This record gives sequence, structure tokens and C-alpha cells, in this order.
Amino acid sequence: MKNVKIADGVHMLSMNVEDILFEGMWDLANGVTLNSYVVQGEKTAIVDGVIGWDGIPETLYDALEKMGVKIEDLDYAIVNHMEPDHSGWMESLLKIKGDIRIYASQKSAALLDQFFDKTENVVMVKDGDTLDLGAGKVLSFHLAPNVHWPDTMMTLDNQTGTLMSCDMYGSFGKIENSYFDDEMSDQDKAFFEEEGIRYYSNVMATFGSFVQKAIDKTKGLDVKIIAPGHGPVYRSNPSEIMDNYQRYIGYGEGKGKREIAILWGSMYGMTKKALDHVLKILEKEAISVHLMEMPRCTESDMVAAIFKSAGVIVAAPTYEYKLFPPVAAAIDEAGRKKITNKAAVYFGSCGWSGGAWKELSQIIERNNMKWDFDEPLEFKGSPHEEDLKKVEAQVMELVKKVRAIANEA
Ligand SMILES: Cc1cc2nc3c(=O)[nH]c(=O)nc-3n(C[C@H](O)[C@H](O)[C@H](O)COP(=O)(O)O)c2cc1C
Repeated sequence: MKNVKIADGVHMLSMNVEDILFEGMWDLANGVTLNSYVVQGEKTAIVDGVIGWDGIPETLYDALEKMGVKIEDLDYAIVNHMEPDHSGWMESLLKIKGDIRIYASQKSAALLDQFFDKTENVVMVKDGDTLDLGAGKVLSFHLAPNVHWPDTMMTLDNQTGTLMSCDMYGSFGKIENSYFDDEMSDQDKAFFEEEGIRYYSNVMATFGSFVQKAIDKTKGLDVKIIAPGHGPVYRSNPSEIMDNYQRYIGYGEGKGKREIAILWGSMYGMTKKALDHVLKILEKEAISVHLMEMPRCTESDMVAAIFKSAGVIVAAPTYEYKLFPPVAAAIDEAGRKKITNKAAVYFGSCGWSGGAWKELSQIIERNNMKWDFDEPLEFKGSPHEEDLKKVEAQVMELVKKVRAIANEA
């Protein structure tokens, strides 16, 4: 666990977690950090902790001891939210120091009771409440409900302007070198742009309207440093991550980069023949593509690619009167994440009845996704010359839309 001084009296204790399925489902190719914060005035508070897995709370205790803080000497635990990646350690903490005073939102307090039977010494805070740690260190609490979990709040150290923002402004990606935005190489910046999008699309996208409120709330505070629960700390230009989050809200509403996400599957290569034709066109048009063959592609990559692209191509055959199941599941997942208003094209092969488009349109409708599809094309067997011409015309139309959307974004 790495101890990084963020500002006077504020330390980040950060660990990389790899080889996990985050939330039990997201296969994170590049890992994620869990960041806890220790704030010291005359009293000491820890803001968010770690997951409760074997050995992990102990890693946090070692890191605390190395900075001269015994777990028994902690005065306060601030729970920004109760998701177990940051609160799982409570079970262990409460065994060591059952009388620790916990500051939490009203909703977190209810969850503390549900998860850990903890009701005593819990202070329920309202928006704007403060906690004085002495020596000029005053923490204030700012509710950000439904930024991932309903109980979420952000904690501000008013002395240094450090906002410990919990899941808000977070990013996936392990940290090896630079913990701060101003220490990052261009390569690190590009890495965290991608991992930020992966995080937002996988974890936050469903809650866009609440994220907007949290951005607006941040703007009303005197914030100099943004220190999230996952990912790097933004101290040279905290508004950059706020602007990025603003941009990501737009991606979830149909905006996107000048890129096309291609969600495809093909049992015997018939749909793939048409797709190969499309790929040649897109290469000529110099449009970047994300080729996601389902079910080979991970959910995490798939959702992130659809989310950030201005256009989507769905290329998949009919299977038992419906859309090829792995592609149907992927579109449904994008629907759960409320990825709406994407410019899109569908084509796919069938043998006799067809039916893929019917199910695809039902999934779009059911999830209220409002994707803007051109005329869908189900062709029989191998694509013929006229099928390829139709596909080509649709893809050229999509390219136009993608360029226009990306120019606005
Ligand atoms: C298991 C299975 C189920 C199928 N079900 C249907 C169907 O319900 N309706 C239909 O028109 N074609 C159906 N087909 C035919 C395929 O859609 C057809 O072979 C198509 O060319 C496959 O395209 P692909 O090679 O891109 O997967 C089915 C094929 C398989 C292997």
C-alpha cells in the first residue's frame, strides 16, 4: 500500500487491485486502485477504507502504523458510502475498535446497521455539516446521492481544499508511477482517459442525472484538489476531471468520439462477409473502429466502446427466430447502462424466417434507448452484391453522422 501526501495533514493510502471481477462482473484488464484518506488535525480521521478480503484490512493497518497511526488511536471513520469495496474492512475495524465514532449520511447509517449491526457512535450528517479535527482542520460533508450508491457523500477538508470525492471523479487503472495529474506523462494521461471512460461507463453511466448534480455541487465548493476513491488525484487542474465527467454524461446521451463500435457475432461467417466489406470502407474513411466479437469480448470493454463511440454497428445473424444471443445480451447491457441516442446500423444473415432485427428493436424499445437506426438489413445466406451495396450506403450515412456528432462533442 502506497502512502502519498496529498496536502498538509492529508495522506492517501492507495493499493492496486488486479485479477478481480469488479462488482463481481467487470473484468478489469488494467486493475483498479482503492484509495483511503487519512486526515490529521489534533484528532485523526480516516475517510473510506478498503474491501474486507483476507489480508487487505491488515495491509491498511500496516500502512497506518508506518505513518505512526495505530488503529486504536483513530478518532473518526468517515464513511463516504457503504459499498463494500470501501467499507468491507469495517467488520475487522469494529472488532479492534468497536467504539470508533463514525460519520456517515443518514442512508449510510442505515446500511451500517444492515451490514454490521452498527448503530452506536454513528453520527448522521446532513448536507454541509462539519467536523472539527482541531488545529484548523475542519471537514465538511456534501451529499451526492445516487452517485453509484444512494448514500454517497463527498468530504471536503476546508483547510487545504481537498475533496475526497468517493466514487465521483474515479477511474479504473492501477497506478504505478504518478499519483497526481501533474506528474503524468502523456502516456499516463491517455491511459487514464481510457480507464476513466471504462470506469464511468461500467459503474456510473446509469446515474448521469445524479452525476450532473454532483458536478454542480462541486462547483459551489472551494475545491483545490480532487481526491477520489479510485484512480489518480487531480491537484494542478481539478476542473479537468470535472470537465471530463461532464463530457462522459454526454457520451451516455448519444454524443461520442469519432469512432464506431462494432458489436458482432457470426456462427458460420455469413454476417462476417458483409462486416469485412464494411471494415474496408471504414478504413478508407479513416474512422477508428472497436471490433467487439461477442461473446469473446469482455463486458467491460464492450460497454466502454459503445459508450464512447459516436456510432454503433450491430452485425449479427438470426438464431432461433431472434438476435444472436451474445449480441442480444450485450445490447441489453448497454440498455441497463442507459446508453441512449446512439447513431446505429444493423445488418445480419438469416436462413429462412429472419427475426434478429425484431428482437433488437424490442431490446432498444424496452430499455428506452432511442438509438437512431437506419433501415435494418436482414439478408438470406451469403450477402449478395445488392446486399453489400445497401450495407455500404448505410455505413456511409453513419460515417456522416459520426463526423457531425464528434465535431459537436
Ligand atoms: C442454431 C441455429 C439457429 C438458427 N435459427 C434461425 C432462425 O430461427 N431463423 C432463420 O432465419 N435462420 C436461422 N438460422 C440460420 C442462420 O441465421 C443462417 O445460417 C445465417 O446464415 C447464419 O449467419 P452467420 O454465419 O453469420 O452466423 C439458424 C442457424 C443456426 C445454426
